[in-house]
This record gives sequence, structure tokens and C-alpha cells, in this order.
Amino acid sequence: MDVEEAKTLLNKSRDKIDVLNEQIIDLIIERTSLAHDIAISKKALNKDLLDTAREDIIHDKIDNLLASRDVDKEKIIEIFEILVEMSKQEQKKYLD
Ligand SMILES: O=C(O)C(=O)C[C@]1(C(=O)O)C=C[C@@H](O)C=C1
Repeated sequence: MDVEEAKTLLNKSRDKIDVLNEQIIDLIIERTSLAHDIAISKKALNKDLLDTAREDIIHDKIDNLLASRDVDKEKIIEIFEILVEMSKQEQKKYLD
């Protein structure tokens, strides 16, 4: 690869990353904003904010989705742990 090709490829890759970053942010906001509906449902059902059985199911589903994919599974699990934590933080606003 010559220098010009390398520069073009780097710029194209960064442009794609910028688009993906925006999509990821939108998806994180969409997931986190479900916390309101979840929290008011749990309140009506007298359920705890924490649902470890559901978290185990999510974990199993992610394991299955990742089974045949070439990706760092531990890192993906870490990302989902952060997303679940964000949901819990958000739900607290409506449950306290
Ligand atoms: O499904 C629920 O009950 C939720 O509160 C959502 C969620 C999640 O972020 O996926 C968050 C906290 C619970 O412990 C389990 C799952």
C-alpha cells in the first residue's frame, strides 16, 4: 500500500467510526430510556429494581450471540454490564 492509499483508507475508516459512534450513542440512549417504563412497571408490580434472573438470561443470550463471532467476548460482556448498570441508575430516579 502506498502513502496516498494508506491516508485514504485511514480517513475512510475514521469516517465510518464517526458514523458508528453516533449510532452507538443513539442505541445506548434508546436502551437507557426504557428504564422509565421498566421502573413504573416494576413499581406497579411491587418488583425490585434488581432482577438477577433476568440479568442471567441476558448474559446467556449474549453468550449465544457471540458463540460463532470472532470478538473479545469478555469486553462485550463488560460493555453490557455497563449498559445494565446505566439502566439501574436511570430506574432509581423513578423508584426512589
Ligand atoms: O429487565 C429488567 O428488569 C430491567 O430492569 C432491565 C435490566 C437491563 O438493563 O437489561 C436492568 C436491571 C435488571 O437487574 C435486569 C435487567
